[in-house]
Amino acid sequence: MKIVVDENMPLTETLFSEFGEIVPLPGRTMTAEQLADADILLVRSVTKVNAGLLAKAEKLKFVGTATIGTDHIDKNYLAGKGIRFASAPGCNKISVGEYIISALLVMAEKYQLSLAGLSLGIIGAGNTGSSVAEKAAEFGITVKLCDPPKEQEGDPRSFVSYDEALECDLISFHVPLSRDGEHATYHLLDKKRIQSLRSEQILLNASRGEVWDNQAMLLRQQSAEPLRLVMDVWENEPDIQQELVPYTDIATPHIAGYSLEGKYRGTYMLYEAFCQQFGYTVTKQLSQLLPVADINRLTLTASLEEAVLKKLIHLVYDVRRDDARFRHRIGLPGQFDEMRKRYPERREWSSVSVSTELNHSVLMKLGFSVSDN
Ligand SMILES: NC(=O)c1ccc[n+]([C@@H]2O[C@H](COP(=O)([O-])OP(=O)(O)OC[C@H]3O[C@@H](n4cnc5c(N)ncnc54)[C@H](O)[C@@H]3O)[C@@H](O)[C@H]2O)c1
Ligand SMILES: O=C(O)[C@H](O)[C@H](O)COP(=O)(O)O
Repeated sequence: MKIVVDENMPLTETLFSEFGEIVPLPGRTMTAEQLADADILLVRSVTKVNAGLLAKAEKLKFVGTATIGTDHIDKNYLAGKGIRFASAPGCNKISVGEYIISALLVMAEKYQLSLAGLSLGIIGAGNTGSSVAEKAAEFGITVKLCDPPKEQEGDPRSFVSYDEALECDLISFHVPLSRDGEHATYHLLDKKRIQSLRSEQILLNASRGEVWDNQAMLLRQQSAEPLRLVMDVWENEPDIQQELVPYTDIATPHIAGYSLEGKYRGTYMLYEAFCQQFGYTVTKQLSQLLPVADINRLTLTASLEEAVLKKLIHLVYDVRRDDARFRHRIGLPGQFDEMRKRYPERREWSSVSVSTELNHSVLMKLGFSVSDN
């Protein structure tokens, strides 16, 4: 079998070589010719999988995307052609949660706020939104969830309207990109809403760039009352509106989900789905594939107030490192994709075992590994 994979996807050789020959290709520039004799196609979010790309792929039987978002895949086309499909729901939700918490801690320091007592509106309470919500609650933040589809489905959690969520001190977007239907999210944050927000509100987007109207956002940022912004995703990646970058507090190149664990889980979930759909036995375990982290053990003696948690969290992952790299390089051609391709190894909080005699339930709820002194 010929297995075409995005060259930036880890573990493909380890997990898929037993099924055939692995052919790594740059995801953004894959062509119909390159897929002509492919049996399996494994992509990331940068490959638009549609009738055009698959025009010559007569043998193709499985497409997998190692991502949560699926807006780059024409699933109806795949179904019509009898090509099986799998994505990786939830694979990087922990990574996105950790990115947002790191960003909130940085913003709190910058604007001299205590997170405890602030309100956080979460727009989209699925995998990533719930991951943020659970972590934020441990900081004493009052979380308000907005998710009309889940509310209509009878999800037992309590929800607020979009307008009420937009009243919160902090507002974080975690919706899929959709252009049609009752709950379409394209420009969900539109010009009118952007103009009506208060300048002290903090907005974060780690979902899809097109969920915010970036042009309208630029106009607001150039006004006398700009908003406080954290942006991981942008309209029209990789050719983003660079003028917006200086008007953000934190800016990164779509890497919120880029923990090593998140990326490994993405490929692993495709391996499991492929085995299940084609009758193979799953013989490899993800836990055995993850390397030990550079810093994997430390001792905590101070009580767990916000400042101490911040030190601990930023020892593992500090979003300012990604922000600095982004600001330094974004003006150079091709750097958006290059920064993603050469992203340094980033580990999740669970990679560190914290030894402490203190009450460690907060640490455990945040996802650290904890051991008694
Ligand atoms: N920046 C990154 O690195 C990164 C990483 C992972 C996911 N993502 C993006 O984030 C999106 C969300 O991921 P997820 O795992 O939480 O997906 P999910 O499907 O688990 O959750 C999305 C939630 O949004 C809700 N929703 C849909 N339309 C809505 C609307 N109009 N208003 C409010 N809620 C609405 C859905 O009901 C669902 O509960 C993905 O689709 C992907 O595009 C980005
Ligand atoms: O949808 C997702 O899972 C994320 O946006 C993902 O992290 C995107 O990364 P990419 O596939 O572009 O490498």
